[in-house]
Amino acid sequence: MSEFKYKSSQLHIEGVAISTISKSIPTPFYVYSATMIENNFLSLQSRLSDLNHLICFAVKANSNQAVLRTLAALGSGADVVSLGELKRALHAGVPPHKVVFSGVGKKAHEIEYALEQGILQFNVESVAELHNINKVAIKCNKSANIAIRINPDVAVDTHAKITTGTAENKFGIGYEQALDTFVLADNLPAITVQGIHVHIGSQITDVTPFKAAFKRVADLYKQLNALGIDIKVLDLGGGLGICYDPENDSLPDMAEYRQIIEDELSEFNCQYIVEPGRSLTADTGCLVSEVIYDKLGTDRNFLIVDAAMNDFARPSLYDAYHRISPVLESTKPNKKYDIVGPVCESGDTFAVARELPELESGDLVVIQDCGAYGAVMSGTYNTRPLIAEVMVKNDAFAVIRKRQNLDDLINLDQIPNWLAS
Ligand SMILES: Cc1ncc(COP(=O)(O)O)c(C=O)c1O
Ligand SMILES: N[C@@H](CCCC[NH3+])C(=O)O
Repeated sequence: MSEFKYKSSQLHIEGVAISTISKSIPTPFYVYSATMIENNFLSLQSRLSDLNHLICFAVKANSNQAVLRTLAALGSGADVVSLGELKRALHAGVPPHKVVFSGVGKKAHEIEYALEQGILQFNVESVAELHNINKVAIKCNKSANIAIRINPDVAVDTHAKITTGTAENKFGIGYEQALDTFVLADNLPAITVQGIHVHIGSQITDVTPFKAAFKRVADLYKQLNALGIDIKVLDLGGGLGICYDPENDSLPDMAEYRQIIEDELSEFNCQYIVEPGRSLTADTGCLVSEVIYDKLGTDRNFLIVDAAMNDFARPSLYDAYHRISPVLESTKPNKKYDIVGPVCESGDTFAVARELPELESGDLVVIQDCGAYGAVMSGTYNTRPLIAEVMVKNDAFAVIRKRQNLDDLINLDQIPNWLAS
């Protein structure tokens, strides 16, 4: 968190005061620290340094071109789940041979485009998808490199909506069916089997479930090896969490994570892929918002801010905790506030009964740790345009996505000429 600090009573990101940015960019907006993104990447890279590894950033966490370019420049690959994400990654400079394509519903045109670009591998999630990739590859006169994503049926201690590795989740192929699926894949004419993929969930802070999952990968590797199916790549997914709430959360033990990989998988001479999203960008960004009104009641005090659930969905979707801080350091007495947005839903709430120094109309606050699953999950509910994104590096800042023009948003609709005039 070292890049977010109060200096002269003003909250800074790197060398730039947030209030300086807000003078030229209307709130709400996201702001990211390029240096923190770089540091997060380099720290993971050094943790894995003596393993033959490739970090494929999970583009779903933050797909801004400037963020992707920052990571690509350090050598990052990309884990994508749609044609759009694939195009974004390539456009930002990620080479195709560092791209893995995950996701349960890849369509033929997406597969075709990825094949033509020459991506590193498709992470296959079902038998039906396997046949479809084979069909498209035959049509394109190519061979598709694939890994099969297994569902190891391992539970993790995270929000139910972001656990992915248990039998009830839609992801991957059940462990019991995995061997047969690999054999099937190996016999398809336009498929080259190269890897095993596993991803058990997101915001994982206790790394022990990785051990059970990787054990299953190791067992499968051995069975495949005995059948002469050559596995060169072990894609271990993402999922490492961050500390959103210093009073209640801990950071994952990265030494232990690394040791689990070593203990369970190092006997195989494979390339390891990891697909971190949140752990590379979440703590590098915040959402800056202005207090529109305070509304002091007998039961509750509300702070109505100009960001809302359409801009940042995590609190309303997952009841996620995010720290909220005033931009101007304050010595005023604390008050308990419900911090809410202007959208017409009671779920449009960023925090309940949060203690903050007294704030009033015009004051700025930041919602912290919004650099992953923030802007990417925003929408235009209540006809609110998508907000700007800003990047800071040292003493410089730049808009890296312009706020959506409200008129453009309205003009997307068309009124058919057969409607009553
Ligand atoms: C296949 C896959 N890889 C990587 C990720 C990134 O996860 P995280 O942001 O938790 O690192 C996800 C999201 O859960 C995923 O589904
Ligand atoms: N959107 C989720 C993470 C999803 C991970 C992708 N499988 C979050 O904000 O926590």
